[in-house]
Amino acid sequence: MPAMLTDVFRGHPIHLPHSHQPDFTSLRELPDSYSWTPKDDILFAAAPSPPTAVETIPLIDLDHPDAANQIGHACRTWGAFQIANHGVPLSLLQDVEFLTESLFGLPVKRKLKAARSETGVSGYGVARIASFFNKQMWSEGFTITGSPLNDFRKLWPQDHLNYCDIVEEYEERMKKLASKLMWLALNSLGVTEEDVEWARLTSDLSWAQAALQLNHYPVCPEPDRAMGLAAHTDSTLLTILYQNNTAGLQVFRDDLGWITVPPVPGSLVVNVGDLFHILSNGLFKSVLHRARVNQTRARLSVAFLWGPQSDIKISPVPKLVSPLESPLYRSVTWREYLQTKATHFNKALSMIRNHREE
Ligand SMILES: C=C1C[C@]23C[C@H]1CC[C@H]2[C@@]12CCC[C@@](C)(C(=O)O1)[C@H]2[C@@H]3C(=O)O
Ligand SMILES: O=C(O)CCC(=O)C(=O)O
Ligand SMILES: [Fe+2]
Repeated sequence: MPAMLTDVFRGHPIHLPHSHQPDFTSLRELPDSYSWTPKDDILFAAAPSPPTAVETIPLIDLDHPDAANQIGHACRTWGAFQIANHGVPLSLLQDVEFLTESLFGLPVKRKLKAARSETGVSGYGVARIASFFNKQMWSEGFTITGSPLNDFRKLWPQDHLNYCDIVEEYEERMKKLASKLMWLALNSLGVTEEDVEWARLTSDLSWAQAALQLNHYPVCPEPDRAMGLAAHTDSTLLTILYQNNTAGLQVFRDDLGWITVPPVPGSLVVNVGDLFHILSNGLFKSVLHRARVNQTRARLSVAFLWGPQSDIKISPVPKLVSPLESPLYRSVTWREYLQTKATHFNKALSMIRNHREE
């Protein structure tokens, strides 16, 4: 039995007030506990981009002969890009959106039957990073890892099997897409399968695993003061994100501030996560991102958070480390990294950084 994500937080309980979640629909005013200021998140007010900002992450056509280089370039500059012609059927994206919409549309009492436990990964609740902030986020989430059967049975006593099929098919497609993207990006650096033995593309991909995070951002009475999902990087190799046709995702660039990622129907957003940053010896940027909310339309997103089996040691590819220097990071498993992140949040990367002798 391969090491699974399901038990990574066993020794790292979080205490979050799931059951105090307000009924978002009934609020006319933003409660103080949901009102963010720069002191709650230092980047809260950093240079918000106008909605029509000329620059945003590139949209890459996977059928383009130069796709690998474009992906490599996007990973080095933005740490994010969108993809078209990715091969995932539109009908499957619609099915997943429909599933997400019906899940969050269930009565709160029903959703709480599948509440995430304090030491668990799967289930309904606020995002795990909520414990690092004083203010609450204007969103609800549902995390799936391993089979969704048990949780889905609680949510939909009648037709959970249909929903399980959708998740299974989506994860299957995403898994293949994610490994293809990872290898396009690595190939652009001259890295081949001999350089990263554990991640062979030719195998059945059983070295990988994933979690699916469904997010719902309800309509918000005062969106400028609220935060849908606070700024974070993903602890993954790559994350593939589907967003419905409502803008809200923003990525951070040191030189530009927060940049909105406009929804492009049928396309998917790809984020470089912390593990890919480590593997690439810092060449690829794990992108800081967040989700804002709005006053007129509810927003949905589905993140496929993808990484290696929990006990595989990830370290910078030797080819990417210059001969006179030591690797930027020491080796770390996904399990160790998630546990470090669960305690130290945005300090996690620097904690596994090798300190160079000057
Ligand atoms: C496999 C993962 C990745 C997790 C933890 C665990 C399960 C849930 C993921 C998320 C999903 C929402 C944002 C995030 C920041 C969060 O709070 O929970 C993610 C986190 C991470 O990327 O660190
Ligand atoms: O909703 C979004 O656009 C972002 C979601 C996200 O960052 C996540 O689930 O990790
Ligand atoms: Fe994220």
